[in-house]
Amino acid sequence: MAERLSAEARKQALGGLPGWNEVQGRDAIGKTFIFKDFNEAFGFMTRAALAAEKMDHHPEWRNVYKTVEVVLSTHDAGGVTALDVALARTMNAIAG
Ligand SMILES: C[C@H](O)[C@H](O)[C@H]1CNC2=NC(N)=NC(=O)C2=N1
Repeated sequence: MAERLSAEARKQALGGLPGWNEVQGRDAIGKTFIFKDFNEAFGFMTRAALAAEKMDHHPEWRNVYKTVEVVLSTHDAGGVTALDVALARTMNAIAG
């Protein structure tokens, strides 16, 4: 199983992940993606969902119109692991 990252390692990983921040009050990282319209937002979610399923690592997320709020945490580990960092990087690549 993936291990929780130390606060130090988490900060370092966030340095290479534009737009991603620590979530206040829990061990998780988050990003708010804002697209041109709903079509772009849902297209992103569709591609990200397929990538997440392939990785067997799934996001917590909420969509309102063209905004997608994403929170990543490894539930099995109770915090942020390398799996969250990998999914965050994949989501950034998908969003372009
Ligand atoms: C059995 C299955 O591999 C696990 O439940 C996976 C599925 N997706 C997951 N996604 C996330 N974000 N955290 C997990 O701990 C997790 N566990």
